[in-house]
Amino acid sequence: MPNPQQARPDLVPSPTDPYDALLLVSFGGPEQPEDVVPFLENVTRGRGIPRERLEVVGEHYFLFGGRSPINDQNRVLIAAVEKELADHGLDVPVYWGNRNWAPYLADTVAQMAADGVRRALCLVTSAYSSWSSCRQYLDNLAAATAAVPDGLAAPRLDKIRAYYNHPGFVAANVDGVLAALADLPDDVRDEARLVFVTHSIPISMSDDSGPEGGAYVAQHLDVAAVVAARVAAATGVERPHELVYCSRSGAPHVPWLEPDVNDRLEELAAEGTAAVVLIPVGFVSDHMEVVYDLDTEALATAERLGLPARRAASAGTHPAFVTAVRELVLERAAAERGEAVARPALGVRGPSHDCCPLGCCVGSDA
Ligand SMILES: CC1=C(CCC(=O)O)c2cc3nc(cc4[nH]c(cc5[nH]c(cc1n2)c(C)c5CCC(=O)O)c(CCC(=O)O)c4C)C(CCC(=O)O)=C3C
Ligand SMILES: [Fe+2]
Repeated sequence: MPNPQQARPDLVPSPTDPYDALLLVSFGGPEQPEDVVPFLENVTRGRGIPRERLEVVGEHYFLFGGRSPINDQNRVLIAAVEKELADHGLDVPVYWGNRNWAPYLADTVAQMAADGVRRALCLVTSAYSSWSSCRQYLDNLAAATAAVPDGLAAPRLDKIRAYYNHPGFVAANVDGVLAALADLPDDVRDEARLVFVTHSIPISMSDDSGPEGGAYVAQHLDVAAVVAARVAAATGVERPHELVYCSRSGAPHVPWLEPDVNDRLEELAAEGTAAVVLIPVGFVSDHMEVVYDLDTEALATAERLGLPARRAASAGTHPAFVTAVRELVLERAAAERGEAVARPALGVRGPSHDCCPLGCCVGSDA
């Protein structure tokens, strides 16, 4: 076999080959009050979300000036990842496209095609498996690729594996919990319960998540156990932990994952719990669900109940998470080159697959 590197001595092989770009894929959010209603229409098109729910969620955005934190979170993540790549001599441009708001994926992928990108690796700002958090993004990427204007070659887009159990994502969450614990009053710190929080989804969607089903909840329970164990090791105190949910949507008759964080706080207060740390492990950065559902609503619930509570930081741009992004890029690139690679993963489930098999995360009923 002719080796193209030998034929072209000027071409230095790069550890990011065969990729020539990284694409950050996210949900998108409104940036000003006029954006809120059209954004919500984009999110809920064809999803059967009752009008009353949309009005309630719209108010959450208006409470924050009609601006979601998510886009700015992505801007700082991109800057941090660009610096991380450059600091390691990795020369790949980072693009950004969203499902529900500008910059839209279709526009970004068309730009990538115009720039001559042939193959890009995609980092989705969701670490878990389910239709909403994985398969729907794959569908969005396929649609964006299909919409590339005639005359341009669409780039091939590969998605980085679900990374909830990557050591860097775990380390960032552990640090968040340790800082939140340190911020609790001394007399309740050791008694604090660790309450991990993620986005509720319909139970049917949860049951259908991952290749064998049930992955969404199982992944969260796995990472919660790892984070709790590391926090115990770091503090010398074993604290009970559990998983609860926020941001239930959909029609009232459709069952979604429970308990809701607020309902659970009521129970915990009634049981005489001394304190809680709310850990937004289901969110990669401070999305509206974090700043509204947790910081505004759940912390107010805790306050009303007289239950000392702190919210742990999400991974955001924690250096361990930014490093993890670089490692995930290099891991996948090496795998695509056919090299044997280590796939670091904590917990009991092992590393997630690179390519979702048919039938993975198919259930999308809302
Ligand atoms: C699993 C999951 C994630 C995590 C994975 C990921 O990150 O993608 C996520 C993220 C997000 N969800 C977000 C916002 C919304 N989600 C909605 C509705 C829904 N979410 C669902 C699930 C998820 N959602 C589902 C099953 C629905 C019902 C409609 C449907 O079946 O598709 C609605 C409609 C109104 C409402 O009903 O709440 C809004 C406004 C934002 C932006 C926040 C910001 O602005 O910072 C983000 C990051
Ligand atoms: Fe959502």
